Amino acid sequence: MTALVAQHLRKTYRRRGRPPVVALDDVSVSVAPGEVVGLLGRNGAGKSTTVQLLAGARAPDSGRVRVLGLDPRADRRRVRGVLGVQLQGATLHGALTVRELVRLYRSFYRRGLDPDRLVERVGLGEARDTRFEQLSGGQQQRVSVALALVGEPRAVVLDELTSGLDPEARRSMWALVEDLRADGVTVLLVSHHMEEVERLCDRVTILDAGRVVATGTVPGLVERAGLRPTVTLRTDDPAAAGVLARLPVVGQVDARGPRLVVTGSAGPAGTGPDELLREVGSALARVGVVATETHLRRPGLDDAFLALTGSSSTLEAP
Ligand SMILES: Nc1ncnc2c1ncn2[C@@H]1O[C@H](COP(=O)(O)OP(=O)(O)OP(=O)(O)O)[C@@H](O)[C@H]1O
Repeated sequence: MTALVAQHLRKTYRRRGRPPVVALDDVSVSVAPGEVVGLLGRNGAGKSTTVQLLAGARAPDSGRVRVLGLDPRADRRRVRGVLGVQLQGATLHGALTVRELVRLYRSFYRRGLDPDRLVERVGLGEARDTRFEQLSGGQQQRVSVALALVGEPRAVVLDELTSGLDPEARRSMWALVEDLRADGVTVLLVSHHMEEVERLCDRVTILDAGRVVATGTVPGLVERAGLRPTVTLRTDDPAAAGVLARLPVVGQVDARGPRLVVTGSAGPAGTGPDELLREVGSALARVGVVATETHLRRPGLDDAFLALTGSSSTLEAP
C-alpha cells in the first residue's frame, strides 16, 4: 500500500467577479511507506493546494486522495490520528506558551511523544515558557513542526519546514527528518530549498503551474533533463583539446580563454561526474599535458529544476 496518494487531482478556485484559477490540473503524487518525497515548485505552482487536499482541508474538483488507505475527508478523525501536518505560517493560540501548546496537542491523541522532550528536540527548550505570540518567526515555525509530530504520526507533511530558520536551526530540522526516516515515518516535504530536498528526499516531484513536470530521484531528474557534468581546467598545451575530444566519455570540449570546458558524453546512461574527472586526468597524464585549476561541476537538482520548468524565471523564496 502507498502511504500517501494523490491521483489526477484537479482543483479550481472560484473568485467572485474574477476568472477562476486552475491551481491543480491532473496532479498525481505518491509516497511509499517510509519514503521521503520532496514536492518542489515555484510560488503559485500548486504545492500548498496539494497539501490541503492531502490533509482533507479542501476537496478536489476531481481525483482521489488516500492517506494510509483512508479518505481524508470521509475519515477525517482517523486521518488526524495518523497524519501530522505542519502548515506554512500556521496561526495558533497566541496566549499559550510553547509547552502549553505542545501539551494541549498531545492531549488530542491517545498515544504520542513526550511534550517536554519534543520541545527540547525542536530547539525550543529555552523558549518553553514563552507565549506563542512572543516567539520569533523561526521559533513559531518550530512550534508548528512539534505540533505536527507530537501525536507520533505514521505520515507527515512538512510545508516549508525550514523557511525563515537560521542555518543551525535548519540543520537541526534536517536531523529531525533523518530521525523520522530512521523510524520509518513517511514524509512529504514541500520545499523551495534545493539543498534540503537533495539531501533529504528519496524522490522528488516537480510541480509547475499546476502540473507535474517530472517525478524521480535526483540523478534520474538530472538525466531526464539531459544535464551532463563538466570539468573545467587550465592548460597552455595546444594538444590538450584534441586529446580530450577523442575520449569516449567526452561529448564536447570548448575553449574559453585559457580554460577548457570538457562536457561528459550523452547517451542512455551518460558519463558520471567521477568517471569524467578520472578519465580526463588519466588521458592528460598519459600524454604529459599539465593542467591546473581543475574543477568538476556536477549537475544537481537546481539545474534539473530550471531545465525541466524552463529557466526564464528563477526559483523565488516564499
Ligand atoms: N484560496 C484561494 N483562492 C484563489 N486562488 C488561490 C487560493 N489559494 C491558492 N490560489 C491560487 O492557486 C494557485 C496555486 O497556489 P498554491 O498556494 O497552491 O501554490 P504554492 O505552490 O503553494 O505557492 P507558494 O510557494 O507561494 O506557497 C496560485 O495561482 C494561487 O494564486
